[in-house]
Amino acid sequence: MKLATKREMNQLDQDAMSQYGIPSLLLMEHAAYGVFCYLMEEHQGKSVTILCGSGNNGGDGLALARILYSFKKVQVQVVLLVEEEKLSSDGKVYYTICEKLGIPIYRYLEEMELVWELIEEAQVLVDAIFGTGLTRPITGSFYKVIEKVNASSAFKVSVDIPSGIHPDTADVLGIAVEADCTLTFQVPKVGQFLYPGIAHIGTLRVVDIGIPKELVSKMSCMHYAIDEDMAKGMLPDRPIRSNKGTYGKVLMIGGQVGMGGAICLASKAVMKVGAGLVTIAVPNALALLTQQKVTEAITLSLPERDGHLDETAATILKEHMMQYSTIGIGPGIGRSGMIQKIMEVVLESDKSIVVDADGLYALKPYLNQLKARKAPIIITPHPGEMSYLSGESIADILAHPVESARSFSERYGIIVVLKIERMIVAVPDGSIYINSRGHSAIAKGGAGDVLTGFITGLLAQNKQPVSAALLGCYLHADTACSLARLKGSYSVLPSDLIEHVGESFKGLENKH
Ligand SMILES: NC(=O)C1=CN([C@@H]2O[C@H](COP(=O)(O)OP(=O)(O)OC[C@H]3O[C@@H](n4cnc5c(N)ncnc54)[C@H](O)[C@@H]3O)[C@@H](O)[C@H]2O)[C@@H](O)CC1
Ligand SMILES: [K+]
Repeated sequence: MKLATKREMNQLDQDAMSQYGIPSLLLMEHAAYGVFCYLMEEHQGKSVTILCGSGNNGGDGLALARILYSFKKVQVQVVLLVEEEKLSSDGKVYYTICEKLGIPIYRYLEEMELVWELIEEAQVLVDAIFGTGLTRPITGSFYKVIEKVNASSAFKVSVDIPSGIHPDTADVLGIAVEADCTLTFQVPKVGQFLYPGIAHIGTLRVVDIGIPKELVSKMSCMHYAIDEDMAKGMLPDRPIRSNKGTYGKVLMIGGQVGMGGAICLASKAVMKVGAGLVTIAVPNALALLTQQKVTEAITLSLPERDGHLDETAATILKEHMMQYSTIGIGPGIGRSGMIQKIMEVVLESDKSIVVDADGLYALKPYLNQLKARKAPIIITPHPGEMSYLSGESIADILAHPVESARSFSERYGIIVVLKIERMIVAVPDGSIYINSRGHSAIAKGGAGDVLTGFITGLLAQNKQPVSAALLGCYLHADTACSLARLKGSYSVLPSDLIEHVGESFKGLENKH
């Protein structure tokens, strides 16, 4: 699903007006009608208090007041937070109509005490204070109003975006409405899919305001939500006339003594998403464990020193490498200096590669060579690993995860899967994909290894590495959400994701 920035959304509105002659007033009317339909569906019989700011978001609120009053005789009142002269030109049109209809309009600047009471006692509060036009931190009277709104027990509906949330970055500018439901217009905004914005949105609904479909599909954008529709389109083919060789030969390299679980989890996950053949390359001491834990895989037992893969393992791997289509490297591999030699051999190959965990530490010295490599590389760092790779602080990465992943991906020409609450996939052409789901149930050691396995297994079957990364993220989060619904938020294990990913796959197959 496409996600719009403020600039892209403004352009879309402009194109609808200039290319199709659709007046802005008509778009506003449709926007208000969409909110009206929602209120009739979910909150019929309740009185509605609409808080209006000066821009077109406030105009939407005034248009809504007219519809509620004229069509359903709903008890509706408007709270105007600015002087009427400051309203946008479309807002003024609806203001005049509301006034002539006799809809109660309270002016915050003149009747502050009364407005506090209205907010406190409201059944449904509609937040039409600021939309995508918010340009600076909220202060003064607007701040006080939003504080009161958040303290009210009313059901809160935000028009387009909760007032105070930046539509592009999801930052809270000073303060933001904590909505129970947000009705966004035509295309969801990037800031509705990132933290801290997400925490203010409540349920998100998209309202069609009549911008022609052709314009929406032509709209150029750089941000997308990873959702069910997208995942459906990325399922690898599984023709009847096929064999295990059809679905890729994967080499998984990892493990050190005391950390054998990670590579087993990752390798099992590779098979569970449909890869044809898996070989697990581990230090000798782990060979028996991997054979017992991942029955379907082949084990390649390699020389070790002090519990880690020895650098002589690199020569053996080099001899074996030709047989495989895809390599996953990193889970549990450790940070011994010897791993760098193995990484060098892996990078010299012409295979598609997924690098995770400690593998990322071994990758760092080779970053500048990655752009020259023909076969794709996907890395799956968490913020700590990203910080080691990029030199940015973890706090900066968490504050600007999209920019952090995007700049790293562009700089080194690799696909970055940044593991935060809602995973972000950055592609070297600058595109950003944000997972539309995520669950704290799998905030546990091992969940990252499973993701690496999912992505590597899909990469072995998919021609498109971006699709493998996106589908891997979707399956991981979708399975986690389904399991959390069944088992609650505490007891889901990363290995449960492997066990149950088939259900998520099946859900996609059925709708294919
Ligand atoms: N044709 C269009 O462009 C459409 C726009 N629509 C609505 O219009 C909204 C965007 O409208 P606008 O661009 O007018 O922007 P807003 O309605 O979000 O508000 C902008 C106004 O708020 C002021 N402002 C910004 N930050 C402030 C702050 N921190 N403190 C005090 N004042 C501040 C600005 O100076 C400006 O007057 C959308 O979110 C949507 O709700 C819809 O009606 C659909 C059609
Ligand atoms: K709003």
